[in-house]
Amino acid sequence: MTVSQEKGPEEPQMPRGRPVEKLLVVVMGVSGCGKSTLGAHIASALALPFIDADDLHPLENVEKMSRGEPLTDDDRAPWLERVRDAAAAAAAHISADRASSTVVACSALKRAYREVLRCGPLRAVFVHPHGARDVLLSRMSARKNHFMKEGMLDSQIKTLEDPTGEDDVVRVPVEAGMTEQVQISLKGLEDLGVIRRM
Ligand SMILES: Nc1ncnc2c1ncn2[C@@H]1O[C@H](COP(=O)(O)OP(=O)(O)OP(=O)(O)O)[C@@H](O)[C@H]1O
Ligand SMILES: O=C(O)[C@H](O)[C@@H](O)[C@H](O)[C@H](O)CO
Repeated sequence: MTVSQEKGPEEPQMPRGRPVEKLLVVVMGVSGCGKSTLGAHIASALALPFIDADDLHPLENVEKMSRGEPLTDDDRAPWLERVRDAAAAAAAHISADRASSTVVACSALKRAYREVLRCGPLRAVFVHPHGARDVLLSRMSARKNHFMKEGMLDSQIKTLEDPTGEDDVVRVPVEAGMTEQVQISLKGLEDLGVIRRM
C-alpha cells in the first residue's frame, strides 16, 4: 500500500514523532478496523519501517481465511513468532541506536498472542482501532479483491479479547478520520512515554 505524503489545502498537518526506546508498535484489531492503513501512517509519522503481518501468513492460513474458516491458535502460533522476529530484524536493520523500532499491523486478537509479541527484544505497545460492527462491516464490504470477506467479521469480533486494562495500549476510535487517528495514536504513545513529539 502507498501512503501519500501530499496534503490537501484544508487537511491538518500530520503529527510527527520519534521513539525514545526500541519499540514494536502493533496496530491491532479485527479485520477491517483499519490497522494496515493506520499502521502505515504511524510508521510514516515516526519514520519507521512498516510490516503488514498479513504478508507473513503462510499460504495455508490465507487459503483457510479465504474459504471463510477462522484460524485456530495453532494456525496463528508460528505466524506470531514470525511477525515478532521480522519486526526485530527490521528495527535492527535501520540502526543500532536505542530508538530503532518497527510498526506492524497485526490482528493480535487474544491476550496470549499479544504476550508472544511482548516477549521479543522490542517493547511492544499496542494501538487499537476500535468501533461499531456496522462501520467495520461497511468498510469490509467496500473493499475489493481482499481475501478476507465480511462473513468473517463476527468470528473476528468473537475471538477478540479487548486489550483495555493491559499495559501499553492506546485506543483509537475507528470512526475518526486518518489524520485524527494518527494524532490520537501519537498522543497516546507520548503519554506512555515511549515517543517524543517533534
Ligand atoms: N479512518 C478511516 N476512515 C475511513 N476509511 C478507513 C479508515 N481507515 C481505514 N479505512 C478503510 O477501511 C478499509 C479497511 O482498512 P484496512 O484494510 O486498513 O483494515 P485492516 O484492519 O488492515 O483490515 P484487514 O486486517 O482485514 O486487512 C480500507 O478500505 C481502508 O481504506
Ligand atoms: O488473526 C487473524 O485471524 C488474522 O490475522 C486476520 O485478522 C486477518 O489476517 C486480517 O484481519 C486480514 O483480514
